[in-house]
Amino acid sequence: LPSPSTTHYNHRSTKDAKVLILGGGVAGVIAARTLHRKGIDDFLIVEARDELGGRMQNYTIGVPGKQYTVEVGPNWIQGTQTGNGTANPILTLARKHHVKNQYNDLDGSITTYDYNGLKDYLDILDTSIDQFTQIVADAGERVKLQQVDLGLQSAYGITGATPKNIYEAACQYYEVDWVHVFILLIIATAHPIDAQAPDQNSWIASAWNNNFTFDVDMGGFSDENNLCIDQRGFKTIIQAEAAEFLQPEQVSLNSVVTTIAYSGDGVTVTLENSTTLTADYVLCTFSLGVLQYGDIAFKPDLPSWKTEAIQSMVMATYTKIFLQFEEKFWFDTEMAVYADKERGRYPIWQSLDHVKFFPGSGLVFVTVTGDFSLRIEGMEDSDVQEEVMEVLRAMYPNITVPDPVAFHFKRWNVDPLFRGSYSNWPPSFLPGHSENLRATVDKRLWFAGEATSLKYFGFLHGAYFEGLNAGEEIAKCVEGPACTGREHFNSVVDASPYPFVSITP
Ligand SMILES: Cc1cc2nc3c(=O)[nH]c(=O)nc-3n(C[C@H](O)[C@H](O)[C@H](O)COP(=O)(O)OP(=O)(O)OC[C@H]3O[C@@H](n4cnc5c(N)ncnc54)[C@H](O)[C@@H]3O)c2cc1C
Repeated sequence: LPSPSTTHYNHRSTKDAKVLILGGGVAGVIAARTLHRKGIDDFLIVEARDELGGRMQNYTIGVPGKQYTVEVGPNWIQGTQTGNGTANPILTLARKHHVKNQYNDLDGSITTYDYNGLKDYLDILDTSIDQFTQIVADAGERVKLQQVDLGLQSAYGITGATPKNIYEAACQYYEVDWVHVFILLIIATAHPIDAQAPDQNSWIASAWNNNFTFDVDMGGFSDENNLCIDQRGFKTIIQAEAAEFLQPEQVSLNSVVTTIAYSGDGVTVTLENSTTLTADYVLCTFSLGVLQYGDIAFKPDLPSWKTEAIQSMVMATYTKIFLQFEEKFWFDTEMAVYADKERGRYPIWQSLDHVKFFPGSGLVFVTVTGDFSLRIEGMEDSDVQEEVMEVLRAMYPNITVPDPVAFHFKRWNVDPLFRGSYSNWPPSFLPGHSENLRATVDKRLWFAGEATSLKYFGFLHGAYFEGLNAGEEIAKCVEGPACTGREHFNSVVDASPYPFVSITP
């Protein structure tokens, strides 16, 4: 990989580069590769971290002699390939760079627990899966009839599927908050990204986001999810790809962007160390959370249609908490669901000490999402560990559960380079907002990343396709007259006034 540099720029024109690509995650690297393939090499990737990959981050956990690389960010290739059909491009990269991944059985290998120990409610889980399938189908009907979008919570209510007890609630969580979050069950579980409570998820967008990835009949890849277990880290797919085309002078690592100034003539980007970089075009691939938080100053301020689009989508948080024990004492299935009296309290468990993953590792992890993630991000590690252990001991009342020998979780929401894990489409976010999120400003300022993807928001492959498309469109601009930029709506309109209210302009 190119070595970190803040000084090597390409001085082939009066500007520092033709294109500045801000952010070296999947979208940024794939945009750069696209420009390169179009014969445009006068670009510079500007990245705050000391490596490429963005949210693809791993951590080495474990006692000496028993250490493992685990993924604190994305872990699954979601939707793989069916026969010779279209492959998920993330799977294609993994194959190309020999990045090890393994089918993860998310619906057929589950043990269920409550706060008194083992408790079989797999039948409820099956029903919950069927309910979700129905909810996805109903979403399609609503679209045909041009009915308004609603929250998933309403969808459950309308279809008579509102959870009535902690088991139904835990199963709904598995379906909606977690499974959809990145690990969908093989059936049409919806949204991969639902770390928020179901009322914050768009019914319709959840359905199409699911189908375009998992339903082959709808153009999806497959209904399977593969877990990356490569000890070089999942990020290898993007770093190895970058190493094939990226020259040292085309990347500037350890470079934190603070200001993006744009006009009809070009762009100027200022870094934390006051370095300024000029270019004809800039592609911003920072996460939705970074844009929402206001970490970057835009000069002039972004137009109101862009700000509304940015602020109308949700940046969700998803947290994986890893534990290592001297030896495995837990379930032999791949997954476990824990039903607590409190919804979302350490509910989804995955065993890595499994013959398919890292046998003998003593590793297990538990996932929390949404508000629960934010809550634990504000706590000391030791306090979180204590709570997790309380749950594990409730799951195993008849054995003496020892303390873990290693413990780790990453705080995504407080990280100023991410400010959350991935975007989530709420019912009030409309397709017009999505268009506006990816629209150009003054034909100079471009946006890409998982959040700008209409079909695959939240996913690695969403970031991939958005980087690809932005690279192609920007290439047209660099090459000349075919440059159109991306259109926007001045306002996104979907409201009808109540008939009995007179609105005086
Ligand atoms: C915990 C977690 C689990 C996930 N699980 C999955 C999964 O299993 N499967 C899946 O498909 N997807 C998953 N995702 C989503 C996936 O990680 C994202 O969709 C994808 O990585 C986004 O890529 P991107 O290029 O759009 O953005 P990013 O990866 O965020 O890239 C943006 C880059 O901009 C840089 N940056 C930010 N601010 C600045 C600044 N001021 N100056 C300079 N650089 C800056 C960042 O460092 C980053 O490198 C998960 C995400 C998380 C966090």
